[in-house]
Amino acid sequence: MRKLRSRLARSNTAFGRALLGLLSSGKLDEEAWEEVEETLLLSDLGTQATSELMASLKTQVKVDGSSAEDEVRTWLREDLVRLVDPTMDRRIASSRRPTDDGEGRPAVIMVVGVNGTGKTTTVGKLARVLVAEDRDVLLGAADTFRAAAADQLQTWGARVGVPTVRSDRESADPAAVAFDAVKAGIEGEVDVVILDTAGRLHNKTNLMDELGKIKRVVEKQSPVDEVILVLDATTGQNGLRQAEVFAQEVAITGIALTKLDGTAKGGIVVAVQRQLGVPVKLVGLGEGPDDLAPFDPVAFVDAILE
Ligand SMILES: Nc1nc2c(ncn2[C@@H]2O[C@H](COP(=O)(O)OP(=O)(O)OP(=O)(O)O)[C@@H](O)[C@H]2O)c(=O)[nH]1
Repeated sequence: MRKLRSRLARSNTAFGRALLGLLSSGKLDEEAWEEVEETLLLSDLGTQATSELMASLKTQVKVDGSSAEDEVRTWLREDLVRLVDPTMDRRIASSRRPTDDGEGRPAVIMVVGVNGTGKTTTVGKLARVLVAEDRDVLLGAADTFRAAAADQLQTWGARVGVPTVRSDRESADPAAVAFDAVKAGIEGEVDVVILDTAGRLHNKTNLMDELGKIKRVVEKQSPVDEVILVLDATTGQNGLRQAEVFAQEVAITGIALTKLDGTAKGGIVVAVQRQLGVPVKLVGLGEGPDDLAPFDPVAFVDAILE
């Protein structure tokens, strides 16, 4: 998690430092509390979590009466860790699943999200993480809307050393490509199949219908174990609205929050987890192939308060 710390240091520590500075300034009058609240809201923590945190901090100040920076850091750390919720299960289904016939089958991960959020990049980086853990991975290019998308995925596959199932026909049926990819994964006895999907179609209804269809068609052969929603951390409320639309159509099991290296709005982790009731499982910390990390809530909070 050293990477998480050093990458977040650029942006989110500014938020942590501002909070620590305000809370340990020794004069917590009404104006100072307003500033604390504003800082929390600006981090995209959301109104509900902000009110909870404010109430808890005010109680601490009343009870403790102290505002030495070290003490403030201790309470703030406790409160933030509780909000980010280390009790959520953040494991990703990525090893073979048992079947009734004893043969077993690959885990199937569907990756969804609006175009430009970093979906294809996240699929590539996730494949790399899993290959490093000795998993046999296969990619499926079910984004057939944009011609270059399959090429981009295949390039990632080649870089990571895993096969990509794709169609050479433009506008091929994405559900058919997903079906073929899972079939190849079953036949090849791989550990995990990761399906990249389109983020843009002629309209939102088409896109959502398509995701539902891909899932239904894949499930004729194998359950889909994970649906990971990729969200761009820099998009704030807009990102949260996108998350809601996706969650209405497919049951999201985890969130990959990308571009956390480019924002001081780390509070969105809390807001999106609360909104969808599922954990952030992965964070994107840059454009490089190694810049995807499993999300560790305690390391995340420690990085903010460093
Ligand atoms: N800084 C930063 N950039 C990222 C991160 N993840 C992805 N990107 C960049 O975001 C841009 C979009 O990424 P893509 O993977 O093409 O996005 P997509 O969602 O698949 O988009 P479409 O293929 O158009 O649907 C690329 O330039 C990526 O390098 C991240 O964690 N941090």
